[in-house]
Amino acid sequence: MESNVIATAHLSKRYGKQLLSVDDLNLRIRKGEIYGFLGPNGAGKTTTLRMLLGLVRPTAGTGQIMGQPLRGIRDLASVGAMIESPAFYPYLSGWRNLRILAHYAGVPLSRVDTVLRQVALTRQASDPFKTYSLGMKQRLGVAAALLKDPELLILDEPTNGLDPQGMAEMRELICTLKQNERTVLLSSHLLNEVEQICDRVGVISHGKLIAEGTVAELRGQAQLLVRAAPLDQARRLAEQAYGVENVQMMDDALMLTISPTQASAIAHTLVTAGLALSELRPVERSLEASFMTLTSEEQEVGGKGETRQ
Ligand SMILES: Nc1ncnc2c1ncn2[C@@H]1O[C@H](COP(=O)(O)OP(=O)(O)OP(=O)(O)O)[C@@H](O)[C@H]1O
Repeated sequence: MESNVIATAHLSKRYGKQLLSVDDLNLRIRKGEIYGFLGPNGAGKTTTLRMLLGLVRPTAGTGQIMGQPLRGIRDLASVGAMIESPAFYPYLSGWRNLRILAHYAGVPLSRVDTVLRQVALTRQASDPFKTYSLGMKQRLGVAAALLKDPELLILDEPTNGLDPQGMAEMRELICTLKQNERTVLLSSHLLNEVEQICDRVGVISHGKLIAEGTVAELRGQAQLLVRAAPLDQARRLAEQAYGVENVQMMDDALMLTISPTQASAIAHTLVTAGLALSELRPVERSLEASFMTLTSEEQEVGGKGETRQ
């Protein structure tokens, strides 16, 4: 519990008479990790981040951020955040904009040059903000969030609207920010993004946390593809060895939900039985496939009027 920089218990938010936008959320973000908060549009990510920062009042539930209760946040000096698109003075330079923010935050003005360097904007520091590309604007937003040299950085969809190169630059930047035990909480609706940079991922759908774990855990067990002839006989043998529920027919191959370490055992079984084995390889599910399964299961359950814990 002590190593959690964020922990929530039954955190919920209802706007007016709408359905719950955030529903019974139990989040644990550990010190020093990059945590990806992943969900489709409207899932409740921004609302959650706003509650964590004390910008929105929870309807129910409790939590703490950097040791402070969400309902009584007094000082978040060790937290930097970029929620939605950051606002800057368009006619002032990036440097001047950050100087103003540093002044109001009571941060030494020398931090401005440091954070501009961190986000690779030193060269464009004196250009007016309005001339910046979207990627540069987002990076300036991250620079602003870094001014206090925070232990915890919260970034809401930092790659939103960026082109592929801008996205790659932002991902690279986020990876460099995880230094000195800094924790990064990042929301995203892009699977390949969290897959590439996050240590752990929480998947939110319709306000509920429907899965949480490392990318590998969320992908689920790897599978083994087996191509052998005659296929029917291979299927029977595989079912006998691993159970019907772990054997699936895929066109002209079998997909076995077993550990790839069992490859030699199944090869031995098939070859000993006189079958012609032409292919045997592990298949990793992409996080995207797992995510689609998770969010569609959630929708189905929601449609039946049941509740999930
Ligand atoms: N201020 C508000 N008043 C009323 N409803 C709101 C408000 N803010 C968010 N909502 C609703 O709460 C739900 C969750 O929205 P939220 O912005 O938290 O989701 P999100 O996962 O961040 O989505 P996106 O990626 O589109 O920003 C949505 O149905 C949204 O319409």
